[in-house]
Formats: sequence, C-alpha cells, structure tokens
Amino acid sequence: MNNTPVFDYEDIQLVPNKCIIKSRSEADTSVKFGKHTFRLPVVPANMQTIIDEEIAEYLAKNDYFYIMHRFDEAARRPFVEKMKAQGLISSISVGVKDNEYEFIDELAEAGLVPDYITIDIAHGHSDSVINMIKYIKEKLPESFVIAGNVGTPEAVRELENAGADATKVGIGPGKVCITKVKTGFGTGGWQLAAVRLCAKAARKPIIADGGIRTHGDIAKSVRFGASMVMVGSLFAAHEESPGKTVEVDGQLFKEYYGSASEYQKGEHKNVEGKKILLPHKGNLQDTLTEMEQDLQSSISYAGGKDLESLTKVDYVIVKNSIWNGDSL
Ligand SMILES: NC(=O)C1=CN([C@@H]2O[C@H](COP(=O)(O)OP(=O)(O)OC[C@H]3O[C@@H](n4cnc5c(N)ncnc54)[C@H](OP(=O)(O)O)[C@@H]3O)[C@@H](O)[C@H]2O)C=CC1
Ligand SMILES: Nc1nc2c(ncn2[C@@H]2O[C@H](COP(=O)(O)O)[C@@H](O)[C@H]2O)c(=O)[nH]1
Repeated sequence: MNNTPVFDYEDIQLVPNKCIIKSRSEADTSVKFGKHTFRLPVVPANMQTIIDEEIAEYLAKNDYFYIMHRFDEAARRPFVEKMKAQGLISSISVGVKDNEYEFIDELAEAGLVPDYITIDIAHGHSDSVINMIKYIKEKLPESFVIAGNVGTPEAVRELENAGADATKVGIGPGKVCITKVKTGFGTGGWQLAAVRLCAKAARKPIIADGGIRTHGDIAKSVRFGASMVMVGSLFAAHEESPGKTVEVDGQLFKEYYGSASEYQKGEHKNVEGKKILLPHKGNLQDTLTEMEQDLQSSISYAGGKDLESLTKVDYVIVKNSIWNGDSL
C-alpha cells in the first residue's frame, strides 16, 4: 500500500480536451444504474437530515436516483407500497441485525420487491453484510443490491462475489464523520485514491460516498471510476431538507448530523459522527440544476458529449492546489 499514490479531491485537476459540442446544453449527464436511467450520477446520502419520503418522491418523479434511509424501520414497507402504487422507483436501506432478516421475509411474502436495496453499515467488509447480501439475493432476487461501506479492493471483490450488484466506497471522508479521529482508520484524506483503487478491482458499479465538497468533485469521481456519487453535506440545509432549522444571530441554519452520531443513535455509544449547522440554502432543485449544468461543463472540458468522456481524461496531481480539506 505504501507505494500506492494517495490523493484527495483537492489534489487533482483534470486536463481539458478540445471541445466537440456547440453548447453545454448538448452534454448528456444521464447514467444507467441497474435497470434504470437517471438524470445525474448523483444520489443524496441516505441520512435522516438529508432525505425524507417527500424528497424521495420528488426525486423519483423527476428521474433522479435516491436511497431512502433506514432509520424509521416501520415506515419502510408502507413507503415501498406507496412508491409502487404511483409507479415510482422504490429504493430503501437496511441494516444487518436480526430484525432486518424478518423485514426481508415480510417483503418477500407480500411480493413487494424494492427496485434497490442498500445495505448500509459502517464497516461493510464483514460477514454480517455478506450474509445479508446472500439472503436478499435468495429472497428478493430481482432487487438491485448495493452493499457498503468499504474502502479496499478486497472488500469490493468479496461483496461482489457474495452477490452485491454495486458497492459503496468511503469510510470516514464525510463532512460529519469522525471515524478517522475516533478510530485511526478509513479513507478520509485519500478518498479519491481509494475510489480509484476500488474501481480498478470492481467488476460492477461503485458508488463514491463522502467527501464531495464541490460540483467538480463529481466529475473527478467519475474520472476515477465511480458510476454514482453519494452526496451528503452539499444536499443538506435546503428549504426541503429534513434537518431542524436553527436561528443564530438572526441568520438561519439547518442541522446536518452523522448517522453514527448521538443525535441519530439517541445515546453516546460507538459514536462516529457529529452534528454541524449549515447556512440555510435555497431550494433543492436549484442545487440539482446547478450540479447538472456544472457537470455538463465538465463533459465539455473533457472533449465529449456524455459521462463516458470523463473517464479517460488526463489528470495532474497538484498537492492541495485549491484548499486544504474542509476549509470551504
Ligand atoms: N461511511 C462511513 O464512514 C460511516 C458511516 N456510518 C453510518 O452510520 C450508520 C450506523 O452505522 P453502524 O454503526 O454500522 O450501524 P448499526 O448500528 O446498524 O450496526 C450494524 C451492525 O454492525 C455492527 N458493527 C458496526 N460497526 C462495527 C464494527 N466496526 N465492527 C464490528 N461490528 C460493527 C453493530 O454492532 P455493534 O453496534 O454492537 O458494534 C451492528 O450489529 C450507518 O448509516 C452508516 O452508514 C457510520 C460510521 C462510518
Ligand atoms: N464516519 C461517519 N460517516 C458518516 C456518518 N453519517 C454519514 N456518514 C457518511 O458520510 C457520507 C456523506 O458525506 P458528505 O461528505 O457528502 O457529507 C454519507 O453518505 C455516509 O457514508 C457518521 O455518523 N459517521
């Protein structure tokens, strides 16, 4: 590992190619992921302060990918039923504890097959995740299974071999993650290099998860092999965001907290996440639109017409060329 180049998003600049389109609006940012095609290779993090049922429905209706979080367990079945009744994509998260096996049984017995199921735990390279992948694939073989989180090529291969249709890469690079400081482990500080390593080993799609601080980081993730990019903080604090609104000195902020924080868990045990306040932003759609436009520009700089063109561009490593870490 010590001979492996390590870098993060701010250390990389993509090198432009000759433009082949007349307008950035010609650039196609859509991506096929599983059986469906989405407008952007971006998915809001499956966290309680980022997504709720209303946002999920909005995203599904407007052809964006979404993953509902798993923290309101009882709401998941009615959510799948509601989405199916509307002809919308159903995409939920599960954990690995015993009751989750019962939940999978319940869905299978009712013939309710979610289009996407994400197995969402901190340390995804584990038998508990491997067993859950196998169980879902046995009971709900038509569901597309995303498994994570992992940070190594070995983990990607093992989860793929167990039957995962995609893996989610990122241990500790998130804005509200404290895994790096609490445990000494993870991909925090070299997330983009970890995405590169994992993508090289992968035979199926990978989702780059965490550490996205600018829209340009989405293009960089695609360059280094991600099919989809999971984004938390950039989607937090919108008008529609579920995080609580807080007023400080006359200014409006919204809460964004980690799924492994005490605010999510309700107790201070195995805490690996924190809470921050982010300035209130506008509407979610404005951010999605800007993200799409910025990605269209990225595609034009890549000298292509679609996301594929981003995957081959040259890059240079310019250590900390823009700013250091989280100082946005
Ligand atoms: N991407 C990231 O860097 C991280 C993300 N998170 C997010 O926080 C949420 C909570 O995660 P998590 O605590 O895993 O969920 P859970 O509390 O549901 O834990 C899942 C199961 O895995 C066990 N477990 C969790 N971590 C470990 C570990 N390091 N070693 C062995 N067993 C473990 C737990 O047991 P027990 O609790 O008894 O150990 C539990 O049985 C998730 O949404 C996850 O994505 C959390 C940390 C890092
Ligand atoms: N180590 C922890 N990671 C967490 C926690 N809650 C969520 N996450 C991860 O962060 C990303 C979002 O990252 P961002 O940089 O875009 O804000 C999310 O998808 C999870 O993988 C946590 O409590 N601890």
